[in-house]
Parts: sequence; structure tokens; C-alpha cells
Amino acid sequence: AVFPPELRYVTLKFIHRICNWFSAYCYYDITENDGVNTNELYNAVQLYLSSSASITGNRVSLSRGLNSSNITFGLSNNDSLIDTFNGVKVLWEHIVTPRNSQTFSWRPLPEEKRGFILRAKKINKGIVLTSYLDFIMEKANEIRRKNQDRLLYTNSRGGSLDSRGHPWESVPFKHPSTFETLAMCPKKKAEIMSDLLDFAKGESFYQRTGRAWKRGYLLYGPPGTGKSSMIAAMANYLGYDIYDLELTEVHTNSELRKLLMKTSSKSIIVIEDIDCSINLTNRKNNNSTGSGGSNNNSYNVSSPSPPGSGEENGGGNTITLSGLLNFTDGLWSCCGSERIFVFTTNHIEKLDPALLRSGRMDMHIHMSYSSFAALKILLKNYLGYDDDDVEKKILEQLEDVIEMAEMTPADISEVLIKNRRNKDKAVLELLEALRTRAERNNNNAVKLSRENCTVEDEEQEKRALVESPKEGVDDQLQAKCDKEEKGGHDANDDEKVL
Ligand SMILES: Nc1ncnc2c1ncn2[C@@H]1O[C@H](COP(=O)(O)OP(=O)(O)OP(=O)(O)O)[C@@H](O)[C@H]1O
Ligand SMILES: [Mg+2]
Repeated sequence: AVFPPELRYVTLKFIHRICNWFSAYCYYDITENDGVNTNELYNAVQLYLSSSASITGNRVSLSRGLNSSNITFGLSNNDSLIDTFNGVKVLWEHIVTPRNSQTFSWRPLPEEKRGFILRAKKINKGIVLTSYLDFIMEKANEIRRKNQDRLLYTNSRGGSLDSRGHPWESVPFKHPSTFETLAMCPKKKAEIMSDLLDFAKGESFYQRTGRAWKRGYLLYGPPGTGKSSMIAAMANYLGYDIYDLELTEVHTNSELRKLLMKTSSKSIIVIEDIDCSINLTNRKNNNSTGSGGSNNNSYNVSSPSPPGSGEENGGGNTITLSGLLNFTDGLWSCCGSERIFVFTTNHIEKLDPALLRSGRMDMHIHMSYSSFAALKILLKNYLGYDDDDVEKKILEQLEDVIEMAEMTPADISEVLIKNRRNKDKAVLELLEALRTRAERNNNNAVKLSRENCTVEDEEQEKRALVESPKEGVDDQLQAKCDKEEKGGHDANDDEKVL
């Protein structure tokens, strides 16, 4: 109180300047407001320092962001702390001074002037300016994404808008599913994760290749194999919001387009059970409308109109397949960026080939019955068991039956949850359940082969199914996991489309 902060700031500055000549240090001012714009670096530094474990002062400022369940700690006014980066020590000081009321400004400025002063040794100037500040920006973004809870949007209100004209309703999204808890072939999992990461970091790639910055995943497989869990894991992994699109609530193609326009970037747009929610007879209707003068083959198949004009053939009050394709693929799909489309289905064979062609759904992911690798993940999730916690003999027995049993991860987790208090019993009961299933499947297979409908046919059918997308979007990952080596499929999806 004896020493007014304003004076203190000026003196500090003055002292800094004097010392500059003699000292080994250099100083950087990072003010909250650089005149007109808010300084992004200031916010980043604040967030970054909040995560720093070295805050020990008696006075710490706390804050909690909108939609966030985390509290962040910050440097209090005129407090300082030391941070180290790559062995380089720097000192941060937070300076707050009352703003001079005579300063003219077009818009109201906060009453206080805030800023950080960063002190570093002159010999470390290079490292501070090049890597340290970048590091802080990156770290801050990470923290921001972690603190902000995901949102789950639905359009369950039908076409009606809320008071602010938004067609989407949102709730905080707190699904605990992550890639770690997801039971599936580890190789496949790793590929999906790196695909997602490539996508999220791929701004310049998409720019360079002239592609809209979006990606489509089709998840298919029987119920209870983790399709919805996978979507949650994707959202948690990338920190994206989810838009769960209920197609049955959408009445026209133009309504669909409006919904799309109101989605934000960095989001996953999900249509579950696509085979059930879109009436496939639409396709016939479309074809009977005649396929105009479009010279794009793929559109001729299903949608006579070029992208972006799906409204006309929406006609009455139903949305059409072409409307949906325009939604994911047309010009409107790029109003915004960094969007992922995920469709799920239990019956991939029921889907229109137009939906499956490459470029539309970039990656087809087969979620299948539990494999041995997946089973081990489930054992770890539910019982906390590692490999050597289970008797080797039992583990081998599990491995023997798991493929034949064709049990979904959902079924397996059911058995494990039921017995989670008695872990040994859980494993034994699981083995029993797997055996029963395997036996049943085996009997069925024998019966089938007696009726001259061999298992091989089924196998072929499955293979045909995987290969069915006309443009050759093989499920490479599945193939890899099944160790069905099909040589020469190394080209990634993007190359195929190009
Ligand atoms: N691969 C998996 N890894 C971990 N848990 C799984 C997996 N698959 C299923 N589960 C468990 O089973 C439950 C049902 O899974 P989920 O809802 O993801 O299945 P789904 O494939 O979406 O089924 P549906 O086709 O009926 O929508 C989940 O709550 C989850 O706990
Ligand atoms: Mg589901």
C-alpha cells in the first residue's frame, strides 16, 4: 500500500532497462491486451503456468472455465515463479497495474493492465524464443482441451429450434471409454489411433492436396462389439465434441443441411445404425427421377444431382440417400473443418455401394467378436489381471476356444462384471461360457456342412462382404489382423482416392 503498483511497474521497467546493460538477463513482456486484440500468448502462458507444479506461493488464484469441471490454478497478482525448460531456468512474474483512465480506446478495456514478464539468461535467448514459447502454446492447447468437457449434441427435438436458433441440444459428454479400455486387436487399434492423429494434425496436408478437411469412418459388425464405445474413445482421444444425428428426426434434405451448418469444427458427426435410419427405397426413387446430366459416375449411382443441390429430390418430407451423401460429401460439408463422420451399422451388406465407395467413408472398420488379444484387454479392464495373473493352463484354454466361441466383448464383460468380486470364479465361468458357445457353434457348423452348405461358403461370403465396396476399399486392417496377407495393399486411403 505504501508503494503504488503503478509506480512499481514503472520502476520495475526502469530497473529492468538499467540492468539490461549490466546483467546477464533479458526480459520479455507479454501483456494481456496488445492494444486491439487479446494476446493469445498471455492466455497460453497463464494456462501453462497453472499446470506447473511449482506453484507454492501463499496466494494462488483459482479459476474454472465454462463447461469445465476442472479448476485451474494461476499466478496471483505480482507473484513470480521459476520454471525450467530443457535445463534452462526462467523466471515468470505476473504484473497487474491499474489502467490509466485517460487512455483512449474504441472499446472498453479491462480496468487493470495485466502482463507477464519472462526473465531468461541472455545466452538462452535463442531457446526461449524458438522452442520454449512454442512449447507453451502447445501445452496450453492441450490443457485447454483436457479441461474442457466434451459436449454431446443431439437433434432429438426434431426440426424445432431453441431460443438462440440452434437446432442442436447439448449435454456434457462424460463417456469413460478410451482406446486403452477398448478391447480389439492392438494392431488395428494402433492404426486407427495414428489415422486419427494424422487427421487432426493434417491441416497442411489437406490444404496442399485440395481436399476438404474431413474424414469418414464406417464401423460395422454385430451388436455389442464396441462400435459406440469406439466413437466415444475417438472423441476422448482427440478431444472432439460429438454430434449424434438422429436421422429419423430429420424431415428434409434442407433440414439436414441446416443441421450440418450448425456444427462446429473439431467434432465427430455420428449416424448410428445407418442401415435402419435411412430408407433404402430412396435410392430407387432417385433412379426413377432420371440421372440428369451429371458426368460424375459415382453420383449417377445414387444421386442424380451434383453435390449441394440435394434439396430438390428431397421432395416431400423424407430425406434421401442423395441428401445424406451431399451432407457428408458435398460442398456444404466443408463449411467448417476438421470434422469426422462416423456411420455405424450391423449390416454392411445392406448399405448402398455409393456410401461405401472410397473417399466417402475413408476407413472401414470391422468390429468383430472378441479375439484373444481383445479378451486379455477385457480381463485387465474388469479384473485388473495381467497375463501372468491367470494360470497359464487356463489362459491356453481360453485361447483355444475364443475364436470358435464368437462371443462379443459385451457378452464377455457381462460375465466378468457379474463375478467381479471373485476373480478366479469369473475366469472359470468365462471359460465355461466360451466353451458352451464354441460347442454350439461347432455343432451348427457340422450341421451346416452336412446340409452341403460348407463353412467355406460362409468364409467366402464374409470375404466377399469385405471386398464388396466397388472401388476396392478393402478392410486392410481387418485383413492384417486376420493375417490374411493380401500383398500390395499398402497404399493408404488417400492415395487410393487420388
Ligand atoms: N470392444 C470393446 N471393448 C470394451 N468394451 C466393449 C467392447 N465392445 C463392447 N463393450 C462393452 O459392451 C457394451 C456395449 O458396447 P457398444 O454399445 O459399444 O456396442 P455396439 O457395437 O455399439 O452395439 P450396437 O450395434 O448394438 O449399437 C459397452 O458398454 C462396453 O462396455
Ligand atoms: Mg452402438
